[in-house]
Amino acid sequence: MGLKNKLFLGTFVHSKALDELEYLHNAAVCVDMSGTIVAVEVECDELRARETVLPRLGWEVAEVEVVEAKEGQFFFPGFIDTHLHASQYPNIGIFGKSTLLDWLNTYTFPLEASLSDPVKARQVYTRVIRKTLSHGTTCAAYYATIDVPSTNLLTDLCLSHGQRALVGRVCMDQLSPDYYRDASADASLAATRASIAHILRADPTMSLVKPIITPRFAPACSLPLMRQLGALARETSLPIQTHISENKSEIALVKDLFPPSATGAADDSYASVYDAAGLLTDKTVLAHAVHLTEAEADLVSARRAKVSHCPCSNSAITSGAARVRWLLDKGITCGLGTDMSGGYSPSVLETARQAALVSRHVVMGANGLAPGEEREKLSVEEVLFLATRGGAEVVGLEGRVGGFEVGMEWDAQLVGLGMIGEGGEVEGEEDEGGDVDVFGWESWPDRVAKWLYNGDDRNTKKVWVKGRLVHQRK
Ligand SMILES: Nc1nc2[nH]cnc2c(=O)[nH]1
Ligand SMILES: [Zn+2]
Repeated sequence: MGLKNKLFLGTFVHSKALDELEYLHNAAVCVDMSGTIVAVEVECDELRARETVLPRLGWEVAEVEVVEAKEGQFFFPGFIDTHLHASQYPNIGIFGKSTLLDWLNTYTFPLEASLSDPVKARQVYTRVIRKTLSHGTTCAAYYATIDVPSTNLLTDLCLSHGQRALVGRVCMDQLSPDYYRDASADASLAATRASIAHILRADPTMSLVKPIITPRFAPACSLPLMRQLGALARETSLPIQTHISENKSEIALVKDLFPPSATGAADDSYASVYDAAGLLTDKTVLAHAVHLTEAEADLVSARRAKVSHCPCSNSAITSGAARVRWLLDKGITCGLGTDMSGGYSPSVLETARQAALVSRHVVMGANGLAPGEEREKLSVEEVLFLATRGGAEVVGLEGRVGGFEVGMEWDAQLVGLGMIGEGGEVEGEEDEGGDVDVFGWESWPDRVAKWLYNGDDRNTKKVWVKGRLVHQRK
């Protein structure tokens, strides 16, 4: 909770639509003590804000905290990472030449299992929260592990560090190593209920942290488990997250494991397996969706399920190139996921950059498809929309975060680029602009493009969630 009313001044950049960023210069945004935006004023310097806006709000001028974006800086909505594994953070960058199924067995399950050690879990979860906040991630949809106490700890740490999160205890009762699986569908359900209960005790209004039902992916879940989790989602109205159609061997495995004769589905597609179990809802976040068929995409669209596009991961473990334009054209809401540690980076900015590049590979004929049309390319504006407003819709927070409008909550980052002075030097401290040199003659769209393609956490100067300052670059 922010303790003071706050006045933010300067340039604000946010998405108005999929292909449109809005630039508000010389603007003022007022954020009340609860972290809610109560006024957005354009053509408003500090004097005008003090003389007209603050009195209108009934705010004591002397008690308002003022935060100003300097020349070359701008406020941008916090990033929303719609899919990542908090428990896999120590493994980022470690994947060799593996693909999904051997990657899980070689790198991932041993690490996740080891986090039942509470000391290790605290170390890893503290670090992943700090790291993602430092990259401007104000909201994360986390997978934890199957272990309830350490999943509860992740919730507690999100609350104490002030990161908005959806936290899911991982459900997996089959085809996983003996040392790392739920004992039965019933045991998986009971453990899931326990982790949900913890979150609801810790944050009863779900103002910051929300539970998310998390069947790992179909191959690791029995049909009874998936059905029980579908029923739990109906009972609680909670969101669901899972993986779908990431890798071709995985898809073949799903066809083998779940024939229509067992599921009662109309066909043996991956999406139909989830649908038959009641897991394909308008609150379901489907990670990857690389190889969906036309009929599956239509089903996902009809159920209004969402997609988390994970381009870093899909390239790193050679899963394929997801066709985001095609998904968007079908009316499917998409956001971005780092998918750590399938993905190698904690940064949503990096993920947005990779989303732009992967869309160009789709145009060039990746994924065994004929070269696509130019319009498959995602623009700077579009990938930044996916990173903010799109992500907000994916995790059910549309209208609450992802933009700067009255009534929304102040989840934001202050971005600073390196302004080159007269002598050709970056003004300010050594790493002021990171790798982004701005000469001053660039248009604002060009500055934002430079940030997307060259920026990193050195450009993320301050980060707020719900009005609370949760990261400040030293
Ligand atoms: N990328 C990714 N895909 C999965 N499918 C099942 N589990 C995982 C996981 O941990 N990461
Ligand atoms: Zn994943």
